[in-house]
Parts: sequence; C-alpha cells; structure tokens
Amino acid sequence: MEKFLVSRDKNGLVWFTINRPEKRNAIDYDVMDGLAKIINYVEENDSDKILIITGAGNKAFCSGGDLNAFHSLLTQEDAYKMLSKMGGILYKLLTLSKPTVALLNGVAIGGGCELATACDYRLGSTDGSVGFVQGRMGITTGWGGATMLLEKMPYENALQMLMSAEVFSAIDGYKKGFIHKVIGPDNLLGECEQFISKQIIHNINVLTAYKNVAIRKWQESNIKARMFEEIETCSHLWATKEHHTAVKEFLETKI
Ligand SMILES: CC[C@@H](C(=O)O)C(=O)SCCNC(=O)CCNC(=O)[C@H](O)C(C)(C)COP(=O)(O)OP(=O)(O)OC[C@H]1O[C@@H](n2cnc3c(N)ncnc32)[C@H](O)[C@@H]1OP(=O)(O)O
Repeated sequence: MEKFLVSRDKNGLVWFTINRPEKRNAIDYDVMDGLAKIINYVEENDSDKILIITGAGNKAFCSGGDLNAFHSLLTQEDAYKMLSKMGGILYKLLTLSKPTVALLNGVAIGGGCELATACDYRLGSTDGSVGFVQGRMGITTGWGGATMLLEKMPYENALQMLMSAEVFSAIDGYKKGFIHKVIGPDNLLGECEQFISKQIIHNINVLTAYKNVAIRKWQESNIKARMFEEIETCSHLWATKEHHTAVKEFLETKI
C-alpha cells in the first residue's frame, strides 16, 4: 500500500493524503519525502493553486512522528538529523507561495499538529481532536511547530496548548483559534472544497501576492533560524531518559 496519495483536479486543487490509517497516519521518512516532493511540485507548477493535506480514514489526520521508526534514534545528533529534515520540510510548507489547507479528518497529535500549523488554514472534523502532546513525552515540538504556532495564534492560547500538552476537542481547538472551521464528518471533502471556493479566490497572482506578504514578514523575523533553534532544543531533550522511557511505554502498551 502506498504510504501517501496525491491527486489533482482541474481547478488547481492538489490533495496530499497520508495513507497509513493503521498507524494513525504517522510520519516516517517515506511520508516526509513524499511531502517534500509535492511541496516543491506545487511551488513550481503554475496550474497548481492550493495544496490540501489530509489523512486517510476517519480516525486520524496524523499521529506525529512514527514512534516505531524513530525510537532507535537515541542520541542528540541522530534525533537532530530526523527533526531538522522534517523541520526543513515544514518551513518549505509554511513559505509555499500558494495557500495550504490542513483538513483534519480525525485526531491531530504531536507532530500532526505541527504539520497542521504549517498550513494556512485548518479545517477540523467535529469528531476530531488536537493536541501538542510532546510535553508528555519529555520533549518539545521538534519540527518547528511552536515557533509557527506562536506566529499564528493568540499568545495565551498557543502557550496553553503547548504547555498543557492537553488534547482538545475540535470545537475547543476552534474556540482557541487553532481551527478555522469545524465541519461535520459526513462530507468532509465536499465541505472543504466549499470552504475553499468561498474563502479563497482562484486567481493565482492574487493568492501568491498575499502569501508573499506573510512570507516576507516571517523571513524578516528570521523564522527559519528560530525554527531550527527550537529543533536543536528538542534534539537535546530527545536524548534524555525521560523521553526514551515515555516512547518505550507507548510502544510496549501496544504490544
Ligand atoms: C517525532 C516527532 C515529534 C514532534 O516533533 O512533534 C512527535 O510527533 S512526538 C508525538 C508522537 N505521537 C504520539 O505520541 C501519538 C501516539 N499515538 C496516540 O496517542 C494514539 O495512537 C492516537 C493517535 C491518539 C490514536 O489512538 P487510537 O485511535 O486509540 O489508536 P491506537 O493508539 O490503538 O493506535 C493504532 C495503531 O497506530 C499505531 N500508532 C499510533 N500513533 C503512532 C505513532 N505516532 N507512531 C507509530 N505508530 C503509531 C499504534 O501503535 C497502533 O498500532 P498497532 O498496535 O500495531 O495496531
């Protein structure tokens, strides 16, 4: 089974679907590579106008980094290699010159919330939930997610989401300003397309012009360097006993 799916329509909508529902759409290196490729492709291809990222199935948008694939990364150096690879991809997603939408078809956890944060719009199924749970695992966001979140959300709400490491319902995520619109689970794709057709006009020159205003602001405040400082900090926490114990506990309870 392909770990991700890509489709395009005649209106310039490009869909990237993480296709690992049995792992709650966790991100491993193959998914990272697929994401990097589609971001570059959408950037270069004039007929692609809007990138939508979602997950397969109705349980999860994305459960973050693949704990099975990454639990063998024990040292700070090894963790940094993985974290900075994905951090670089999320920076490219953040600064894609075209609008991006995260369609949260279920739970978004850990790095799944970081992926969603890198997108311009977050639409969430009413039966989904969102949680920056990294703190429970003895680490911080490791893909630059806190830096992006603090740019995009009211300060107190962003801080609460990060520091509490709590999982919030999609409705609460909406009230906090993380999710832009909550939609019923029965017609997610249709409602997402409707949102896009009403909220985002399709003149590519207008879209890229506005997006570039935001990108210039982020670049002037050195967002890339700030994201990579966050990644470096996380890589140190990654190498601690507390983190390795938390990951081991998660994996062992699943056996
Ligand atoms: C590494 C980067 C770092 C960052 O920078 O942010 C992170 O992302 S840290 C956060 C990592 N993610 C998590 O801690 C989430 C762990 N998963 C869960 O809490 C739950 O699975 C869920 C996402 C809330 C879904 O719960 P539920 O629907 O009850 O499913 P299960 O728990 O039974 O899981 C089904 C199946 O999926 C496997 N799974 C889930 N998440 C991951 C994951 N992140 N990596 C690898 N595998 C994952 C889980 O092990 C089950 O597998 P089987 O036992 O083989 O069926």
